[in-house]
Amino acid sequence: MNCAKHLEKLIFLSTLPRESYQRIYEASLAGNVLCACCQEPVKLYLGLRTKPYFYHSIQNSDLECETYCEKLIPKEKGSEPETIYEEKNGFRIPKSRKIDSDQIETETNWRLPMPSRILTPFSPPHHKHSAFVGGLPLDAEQEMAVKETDGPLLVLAGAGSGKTRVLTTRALYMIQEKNIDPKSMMLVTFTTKAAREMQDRIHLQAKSANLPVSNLVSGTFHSIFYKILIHADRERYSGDKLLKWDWQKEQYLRSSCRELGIDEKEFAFDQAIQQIGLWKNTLQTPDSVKTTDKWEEQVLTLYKRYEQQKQQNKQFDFDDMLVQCYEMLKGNENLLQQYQRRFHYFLIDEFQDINPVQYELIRLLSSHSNNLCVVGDDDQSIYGFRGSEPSFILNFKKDYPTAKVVTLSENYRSDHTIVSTANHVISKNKERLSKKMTAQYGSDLAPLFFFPFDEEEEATLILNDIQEKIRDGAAPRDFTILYRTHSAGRAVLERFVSSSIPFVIEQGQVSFYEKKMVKSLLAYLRLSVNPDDVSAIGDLIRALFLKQSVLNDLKAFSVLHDCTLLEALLKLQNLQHFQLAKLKKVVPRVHTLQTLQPLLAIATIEKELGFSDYLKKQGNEGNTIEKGSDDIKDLKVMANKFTSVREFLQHVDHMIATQSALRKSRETSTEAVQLMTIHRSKGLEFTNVYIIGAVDGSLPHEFSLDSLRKGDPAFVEEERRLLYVAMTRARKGLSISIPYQRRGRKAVASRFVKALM
Ligand SMILES: Nc1ncnc2c1ncn2[C@@H]1O[C@H](COP(=O)(O)OP(=O)(O)OP(=O)(O)O)[C@@H](O)[C@H]1O
Repeated sequence: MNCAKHLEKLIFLSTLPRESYQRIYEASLAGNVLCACCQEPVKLYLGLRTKPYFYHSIQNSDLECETYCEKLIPKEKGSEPETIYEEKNGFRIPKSRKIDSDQIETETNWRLPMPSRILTPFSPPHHKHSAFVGGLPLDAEQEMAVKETDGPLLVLAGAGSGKTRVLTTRALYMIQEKNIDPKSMMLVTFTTKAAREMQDRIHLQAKSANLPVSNLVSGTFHSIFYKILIHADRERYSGDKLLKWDWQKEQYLRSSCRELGIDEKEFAFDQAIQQIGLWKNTLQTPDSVKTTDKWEEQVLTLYKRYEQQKQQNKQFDFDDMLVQCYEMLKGNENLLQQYQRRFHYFLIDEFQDINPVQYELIRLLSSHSNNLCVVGDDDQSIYGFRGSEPSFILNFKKDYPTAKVVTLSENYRSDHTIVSTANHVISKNKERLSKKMTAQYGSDLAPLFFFPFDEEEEATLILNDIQEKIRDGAAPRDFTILYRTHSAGRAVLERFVSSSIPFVIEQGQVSFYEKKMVKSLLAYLRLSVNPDDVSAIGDLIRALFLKQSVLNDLKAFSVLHDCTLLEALLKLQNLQHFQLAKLKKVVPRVHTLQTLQPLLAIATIEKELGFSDYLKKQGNEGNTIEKGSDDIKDLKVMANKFTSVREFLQHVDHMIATQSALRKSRETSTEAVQLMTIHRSKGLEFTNVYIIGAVDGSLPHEFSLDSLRKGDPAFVEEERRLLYVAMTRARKGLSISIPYQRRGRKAVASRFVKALM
């Protein structure tokens, strides 16, 4: 049915503004949308299979009601609008068109999903596979990569080409066929997860071949090189001296800021920590860094002080595990030789993501034996922002002229339609080693583009699509949703929290509502509802540029003057003139916020109460992937769904509680839908993948477009690789979402996929 009743009014899908679909959908879930004919509750179908329509959720009287609705519909879209004629010189000519909002074709009209356009025909491959050590079959190229054990070797492994299988089989082959002592082999991976997976697979394969592998050294760069440091100086590198958390680093930087007269309140510490890490991983000492702007100059001063403080307190951080190990080996010939005698064979996974300190460490250790096998895919290099350099893989042949190169181009993971679409996307990158993946099987199921109105509707469409597929027999574990940044996954997460579908989300990140800027803004709203909210007043103090120490004064004044914590702000003494003036403006206004619609209340906080200024003063926002100002835009998208501040805050609190419970539960169910960032999905594979937010500004991320405008295409190329990584995670189903709006503004389809539609 195309019409229904909501709040006593008839609504027609042909005239319903596109932005209202989500609202009507939610109202229909709550039972507040009725059939125009029988007055029973109806629901709005919002999914990917067909156009939206109303349907009866209980009884099955759709046909009769549908006929009734048909008669009510004023005019369907697509039919000719009414034309008004006038007489001129004896002729009857059209005068004007009657402008009915339902007859204006806007881009916001419902658009059915469409399959990817560029597809090459599929021709089934004819490979001979031979079973190898550990029993897993290998194709000819994989076999070559396994058997080339001596000398430098670059294995260029396209996505899904069996890189892990090659690495594990190669290790076992070396032990069994070449009698190489497992103790002399070092197998390095990038993440703990990959290390664990590698170890599990090796043990599994080794078990069936009855091979001893317990002495094989395998792990992440950090775990392996930290062990070397501990071995050299157990006391100096004991665990209690490790600066584990960013807040510990921030404390050091803050104290230096105070000493150096840098305004703490306006300094972006998280970015400074990231910048220092980047310098360290690219082996730039405080004396060798060349700064490019004032902000970097400040960070460099802090970097110097940070290193001094750490040294004075005999501490070290994660980056030191590699930097100091490198310095130690480089400065101690005996020790270096000792390790060179121990390790003869090096296998490095994900070589495209190696950074300078890691590269130099491996180069140093392997220079003696020259048996360095690196495996990677330049098209999957996605950690440039953390200092990794795809140039190491691109230039491997230059650094190791005798190196052999084996290219694994058979993709065993994905359907042909996914492979050919991904090939097309990545082929537009300029900085890459030319290669093309070939799929092993084909189907008619092309990758799908779909067009939600905004982030909220995007989440609804995905959830409903998954629900339908589960009803058709799929399991929750068959689905994964990938997003560019954590905040881009907010709406999807919220939709899953309110659904009964089991899901897991990568652990460890700060919840959206606990992000600094979001928390500060919410503090205004919280205080408008409860002017004695202690935690909110703490957050507000920061946003008003007052010292945290005034919190105690406020508590005392509120008792003394028998007033709320919020009102106590007006009793503060020894304030500057401008501070007092500001408080006089802010305090009474905060009281009134709860009477406004949440979206309007947020706009008032931003503009009238000076929050936008506070945001701007938070330092150099330009470097960040997740900016505070973007978080506020996301908050507004969500706030738009609510009509009262109280209701909005209740939702926020519910989300905070659920997400904190999720984090604590640490459950990693294998029977659940997975939600994760694209970065986190690297190396994994899933049956069906949804990629959300494929619009310019999100994927490619805005910061990369900024760099492009300044003439540097490198980051946009990295963003394209990110999309490529995301696409190639899918085995069978790939759905890419192109919302019409993002963060409340019109968006355009990602430049990476435009040609495919
Ligand atoms: N020769 C082969 N025959 C059949 N299946 C294979 C073969 N080699 C690999 N596979 C399968 O292909 C899939 C992809 O393999 P794997 O995960 O090792 O790829 P990868 O190269 O590490 O991928 P990516 O780099 O995209 O993460 C796995 O399911 C694996 O079991």
